[in-house]
Amino acid sequence: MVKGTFITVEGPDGAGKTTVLNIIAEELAAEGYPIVQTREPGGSPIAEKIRQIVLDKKHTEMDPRTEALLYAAARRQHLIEKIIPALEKGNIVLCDRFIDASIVYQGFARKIGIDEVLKINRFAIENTMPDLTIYFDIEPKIGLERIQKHRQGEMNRLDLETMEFHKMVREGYLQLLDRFPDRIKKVMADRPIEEVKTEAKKLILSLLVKR
Ligand SMILES: Nc1ncnc2c1ncn2[C@@H]1O[C@H](COP(=O)(O)OP(=O)(O)O)[C@@H](O)[C@H]1O
Ligand SMILES: Cc1cn([C@H]2C[C@H](O)[C@@H](COP(=O)(O)OP(=O)(O)O)O2)c(=O)[nH]c1=O
Repeated sequence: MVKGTFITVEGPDGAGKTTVLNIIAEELAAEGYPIVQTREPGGSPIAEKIRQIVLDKKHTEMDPRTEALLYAAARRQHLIEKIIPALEKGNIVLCDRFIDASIVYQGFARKIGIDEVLKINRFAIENTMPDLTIYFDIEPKIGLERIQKHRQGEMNRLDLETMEFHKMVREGYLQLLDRFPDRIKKVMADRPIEEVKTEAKKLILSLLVKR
């Protein structure tokens, strides 16, 4: 029996997911909650290697289905090595992106088809779904401007996508929100970090008191 709580954050690039998740993880840990923070693609040694392949900007010839399979493979390995063991120990797992990112980026924006991508992901995750998903909503233009303004590292392959692609990503997430209103909760991410954090943390705490 899985005793822990599985929470994911999703949204367009530059929405502030990583920034806010870092603060929430630190605060909750200081308040005594057993927190395991992780991210996709990656989060375990094998999955991090797959991340390097899939996000390498030299890999412009990568086929969309190859890309979808690689994300699903990384997800499977991360789940088995890190997420499930942490949940079995009763931890609260906070994960930056999960299955919804594949449905939206590969299924919708890359146009493979939502149901096709769901199928390979069901194979990958069997039935471990998040208890709560916090969707950080932002116009892609603002998210991308944030990334450009603060950029220190290299561009990755997805940073090279067109604005049209990033608009499809947001549209895909909004459709998922309609489809899974019980699991996915929206936070308006175009606000100061402190406000976004407070609202996201409230959603997490209200789930934790119910369990
Ligand atoms: N609410 C916010 N307002 C302004 N800048 C932000 C906000 N949240 C994050 N940022 C900045 O935007 C950039 C992208 O944030 P990040 O957390 O990496 O986004 P994501 O993980 O969603 O791609 C970072 O440089 C971060 O400091
Ligand atoms: C997990 C996942 C990520 N991605 C993309 C979304 C991001 O652009 C990229 C991850 O890069 P990353 O630098 O981690 O971006 P972010 O901080 O915005 O999460 O991979 C997919 O296309 N499919 C997936 O299943």
